[in-house]
Amino acid sequence: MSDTTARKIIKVLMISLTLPMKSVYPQLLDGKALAQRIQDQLKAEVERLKSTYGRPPGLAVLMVGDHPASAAYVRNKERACTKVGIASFGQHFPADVSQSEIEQTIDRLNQDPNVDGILLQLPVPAHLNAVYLLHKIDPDKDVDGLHPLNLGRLLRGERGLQSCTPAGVMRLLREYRIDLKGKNAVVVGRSILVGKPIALMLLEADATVTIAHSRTKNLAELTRQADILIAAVGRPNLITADQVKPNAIVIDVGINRVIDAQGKSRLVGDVDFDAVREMSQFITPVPGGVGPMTVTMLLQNTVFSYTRTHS
Ligand SMILES: Nc1nc2c(c(=O)[nH]1)N[C@@H](CN(C=O)c1ccc(C(=O)N[C@@H](CCC(=O)O)C(=O)O)cc1)CN2
Ligand SMILES: [Mg+2]
Repeated sequence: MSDTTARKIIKVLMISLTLPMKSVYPQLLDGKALAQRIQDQLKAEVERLKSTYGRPPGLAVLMVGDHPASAAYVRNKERACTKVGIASFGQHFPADVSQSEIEQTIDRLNQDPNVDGILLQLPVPAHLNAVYLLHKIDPDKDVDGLHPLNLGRLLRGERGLQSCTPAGVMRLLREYRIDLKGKNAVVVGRSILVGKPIALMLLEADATVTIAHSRTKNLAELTRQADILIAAVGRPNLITADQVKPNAIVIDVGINRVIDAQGKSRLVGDVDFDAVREMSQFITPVPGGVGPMTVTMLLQNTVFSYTRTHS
């Protein structure tokens, strides 16, 4: 048998072995496992920084009111800080706190040399001007990447602090060596926290990007053309299997608490996971996909902000 014939036979065998595997068992983009690995690395880095410079990196999470989901996210963030050795300077305000009291706290934290990162947990009660509060945070301590200067840097493709959820998505795509060059990426959702920044990041990675939103006509027509589909709306089952291109890469940023058929509370994304996983190439689960990466990117941004002031 010639070399060429042998190579052809091997190729046919490989294709017949991998094709059914791919469609029945799409690969999960395991954010939980990757987040754990990055946190282990950050822990070692934080120890080194602490012994070199005499203090750990510090993060201040500001939370207003008692929204149960927000309280759980803040607890997650503080727990993750403790795990990697970052000091927490969080502050919890009552729901009726005044705008000026939070502004004064931000001013104080901006000046505090032990604090490298400041974030305002969103949403805040309606009587507060969240945009103005975000503007108040020192851009060098803006570990959520929501200050106009950091968003402007992102727009220009400059290095800077970047929003945690989109940065986490990009890190996941990189980890699984997903090539974005020239690929059609469709982002469903246009929030400042996820939709807009992720679109800019994908563009920077040479993808061809479309942003869809609640007013988009013929959404399914667009999503069916997506090699990379990002769902970031916050609506359970928004993306169904008939809206997804076979072998697409599906990133589910949604976090929705629903009551299942057994009457149990359950966390789901924006994607009909069971149906879509059958025909996608890669998909993120909820929970265990993008969520854990969000918290990990926050820790990474805090360490980045610390190292910038010590270099
Ligand atoms: N200032 C900010 N506010 C909000 C952000 C943000 O990035 N900055 N994002 C969301 C909430 N969020 C972080 O704040 C967040 C949500 C979910 C997770 C997460 O780890 N989810 C887990 C499941 C957790 C569970 O069981 O409830 C997962 O998906 O596996 C982390 C962070 C809105 N506000
Ligand atoms: Mg998740």
